[in-house]
Amino acid sequence: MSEFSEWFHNILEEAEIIDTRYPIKGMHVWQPQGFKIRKYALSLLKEILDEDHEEVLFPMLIPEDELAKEAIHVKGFEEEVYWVTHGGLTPLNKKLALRPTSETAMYPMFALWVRSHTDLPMKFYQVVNTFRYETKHTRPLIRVREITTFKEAHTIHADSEGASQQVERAIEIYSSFFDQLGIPYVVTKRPEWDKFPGADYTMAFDTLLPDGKTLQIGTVHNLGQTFARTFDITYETAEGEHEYVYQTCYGLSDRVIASIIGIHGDSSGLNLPPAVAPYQIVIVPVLFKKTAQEVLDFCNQLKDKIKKAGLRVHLDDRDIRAGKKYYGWEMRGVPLRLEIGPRDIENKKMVVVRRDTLEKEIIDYNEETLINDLNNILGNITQNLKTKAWENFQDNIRPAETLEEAKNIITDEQGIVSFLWCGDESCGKEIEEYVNVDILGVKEEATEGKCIKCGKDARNVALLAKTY
Ligand SMILES: Nc1ncnc2c1ncn2[C@@H]1O[C@H](COS(=O)(=O)NC(=O)[C@@H](N)CS)[C@@H](O)[C@H]1O
Ligand SMILES: [Mg+2]
Ligand SMILES: [Zn+2]
Repeated sequence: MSEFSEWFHNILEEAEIIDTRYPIKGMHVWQPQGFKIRKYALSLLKEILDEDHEEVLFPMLIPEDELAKEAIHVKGFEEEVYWVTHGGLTPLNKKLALRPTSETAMYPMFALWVRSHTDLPMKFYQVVNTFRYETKHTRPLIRVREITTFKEAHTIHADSEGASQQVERAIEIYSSFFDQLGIPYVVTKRPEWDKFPGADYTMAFDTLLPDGKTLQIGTVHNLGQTFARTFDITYETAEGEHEYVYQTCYGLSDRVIASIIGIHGDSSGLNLPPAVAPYQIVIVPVLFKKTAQEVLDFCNQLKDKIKKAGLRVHLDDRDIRAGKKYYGWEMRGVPLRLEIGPRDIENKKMVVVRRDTLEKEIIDYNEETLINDLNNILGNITQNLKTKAWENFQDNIRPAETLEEAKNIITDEQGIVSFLWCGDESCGKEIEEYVNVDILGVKEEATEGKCIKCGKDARNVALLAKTY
């Protein structure tokens, strides 16, 4: 959809997800519908993290000298940091940064918290707003200046194996989270020149939006001992020695909500996985003069029964045309609509309309199996949304044997191109130059074949794409 950007902005407004009229560029207001989707998505994520992470909350402001301690890190962020310079009318003697991410807020405290090897590993996360003065084109939920839903995890380990195992664990956590949302992704190791400032290496999750551009929806960084040395985070070993710790951090943001909306959405509007839908079921009674009260009574009982079963259900008994109701709930992406008229009650039938396929189906209304039947359909919708998204994603990963081919794929189809690469930075830069898009990173080792650019033995299978 070349007009994806217009579709995206329209649906954010029409479905009342966020209000972009707030008078600061790149900072927006979560409206009730959007806030609920965000809340349900976060509860899925927290359920996974709370297995073996502790949730914490650090101050938003970071003293200038702490931020500056890690030279590479601060270099990477110096153009993006917002500063607080005054307390009221009084100039502060020390500028305070609004956290762009929280390494330099947390790690001075980690130096105080970590004492012995028995304290390790430590795994923390927080869900906070962070601030980045993005100079590239800002876009709601995709590239914002206040990242309102920044989940950042920070872990501390006694040795490098611990850290590298945690990187793998974080990749599992993100995969499971995105799988529950039906968001497809590819994981690559970012090139040296595009890793997180201060990290040894960065693993990134990229998905694909309908306009053929990839979106980085999560990153996992192995920080090695770099920050430990800078912030003097050491622990006493069993032998009484002092060792620097090894660390990882991994983050995701509002981009997850952008992906749910952009990937599952269609020309009728939002198309929400039941797990994050503010309403999972909407009941629309078919009202005629004579039988209206009987139908309403039946629908109210039905709503109570569904609600008691823990599903988020709404009875739309407004006195407006049914068609207007259907349009509105489809636009808001409600996964399942039940249409109940006097004859359905008589025949013990129920009309169900799935949002994912927009198909109408008449099913038996069976008191005993009703909740089970509804949950089965909702489960089916979840699975169908995920399958369709993955099929479309995989259809848009194309191999290129030559640079020319790579360039043509990007020009004609966009999407993701896979190619053989020697892994040399200079060669990689020339490839980006020629195809005029970014190398996402390395997907896997290559066992044979020649580099697409220089003809040397290929070391890995790499991906490139036009990115947000
Ligand atoms: N301006 C932005 N708007 C929305 N999301 C963003 C923005 N900048 C980064 N993100 C998201 O935030 C994730 C984590 O950001 S990051 O810089 O890669 N990594 C960190 O900040 C590390 N401290 C891990 S928590 C990115 O993968 C990306 O999905
Ligand atoms: Mg950035
Ligand atoms: Zn090469």
